[in-house]
Amino acid sequence: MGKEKYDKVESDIMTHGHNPYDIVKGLLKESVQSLGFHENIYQMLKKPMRVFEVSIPIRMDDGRIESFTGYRSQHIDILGPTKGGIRFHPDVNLDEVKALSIWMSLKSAIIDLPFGGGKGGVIVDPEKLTERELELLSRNYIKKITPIIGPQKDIPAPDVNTNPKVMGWMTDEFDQLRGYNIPGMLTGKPVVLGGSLGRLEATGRGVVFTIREACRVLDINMKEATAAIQGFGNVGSMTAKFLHELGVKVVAVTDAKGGIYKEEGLDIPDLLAFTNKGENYASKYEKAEPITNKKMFALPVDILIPAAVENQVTKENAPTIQAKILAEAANGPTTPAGDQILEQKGTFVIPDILCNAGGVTVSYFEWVQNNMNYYWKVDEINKQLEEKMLAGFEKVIQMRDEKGCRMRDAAYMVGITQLVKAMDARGWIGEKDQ
Ligand SMILES: NC(=O)C1=CN([C@@H]2O[C@H](COP(=O)(O)OP(=O)(O)OC[C@H]3O[C@@H](n4cnc5c(N)ncnc54)[C@H](O)[C@@H]3O)[C@@H](O)[C@H]2O)C=CC1
Ligand SMILES: O=C(O)CCC(=O)C(=O)O
Repeated sequence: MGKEKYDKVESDIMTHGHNPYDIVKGLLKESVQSLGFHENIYQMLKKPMRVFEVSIPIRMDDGRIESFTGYRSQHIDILGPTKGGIRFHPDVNLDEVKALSIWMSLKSAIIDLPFGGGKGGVIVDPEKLTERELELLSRNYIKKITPIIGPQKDIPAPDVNTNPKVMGWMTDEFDQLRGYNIPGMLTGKPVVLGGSLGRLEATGRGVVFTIREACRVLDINMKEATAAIQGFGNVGSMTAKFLHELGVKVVAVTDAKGGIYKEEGLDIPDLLAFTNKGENYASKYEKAEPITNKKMFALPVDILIPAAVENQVTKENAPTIQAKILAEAANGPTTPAGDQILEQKGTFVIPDILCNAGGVTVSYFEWVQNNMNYYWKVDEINKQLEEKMLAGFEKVIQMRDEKGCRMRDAAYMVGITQLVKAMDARGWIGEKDQ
């Protein structure tokens, strides 16, 4: 394909596409150009260095054998071992996993972590599995990807529909295969197995640090601010908790089944106690009115937080968004067309690769503690998380001001610049590429 045609295809994708891999490639290409680097840099970054597809046959409780498909994508390992979560979801696909691994590389580079990007996923609806089937799937997935993972190679962690319990099974499987305990092979583990204090809360805590900084930039008083959150899993619920602690009125939360709304603000500690009792879905909480995801996006709030899955802010609902800040707690929640509309409206977007970087940051601390076999107090972890998140935010704001660009482009440029420095130091590229 000629270069002109190729550019046209990518520009069409940027306007209309919903494929996360196409979207991330388009954004990488634009940022490489804005930095004045040669297209060679884009060629170096656009494809994961390794993708692995596995079949995972499981004996189901009814005696049938069902064969699940799993993936692991490793984007680039020039800054350190690749690192990133494992997702269990029916919509998992190879392009999504590839995109998620590229976002991990950029995220770690912005926060200055010694990691590259990785991501894994299994095509499955975990709600349809029994506990025994879920455990078998978790163990067999890790067994299948064992040849390409390890504490100095690629370090998995939780993502959508995986949690410390799943990480515990996976850790055990890996330890049994190797014949000794290797806690640094995976993060987000139960604390008793070498998990870090503060990891469960880390992504939401980091999201709220970036929201606090955005409020400072926009001169918004958090004690008078309102927020709405899409997704009430690990990230959404912890974001709600920390916003509430800072005095922000969280008026709505939604999940895959629906949502709840209260104009005076939800009682977040009570809602968390309700969901912690084993009620997975915040939408079952009866002390608030029901609300749809669609209506939640259009609420007159100051801060809107997509904390669920990709492609939620689109050209259809972006025009209805009234929030001053869109904090992307989820990975890839905004389509390029949605993004363009937000830009025209002047919405302050905290891009995913900055906003949700708190998770991998505390995963890094977990890995460091595992490697030292010495464990820190939670205050130390939270303090270092705050420092890293603020430094990342500051770098992105500086790039935005220097280039006069959107926060998203600035975040990509900060990440790419760090990766280019490493490629240069390794002799992979020369002066003419930069
Ligand atoms: N867990 C972590 O440490 C990190 C997670 N993330 C990202 O944050 C997002 C959420 O992840 P987790 O909270 O870990 O997952 P989770 O599985 O704990 O929760 C996901 C939540 O999203 C809801 N949801 C799913 N599809 C939805 C839809 N179409 N509409 C409304 N709600 C929907 C679910 O009902 C659930 O409440 C994902 O994009 C993930 O990649 C990013 C950084 C780290
Ligand atoms: O904790 C980690 O290593 C990765 C978290 C993750 O998957 C993400 O940031 O999207």
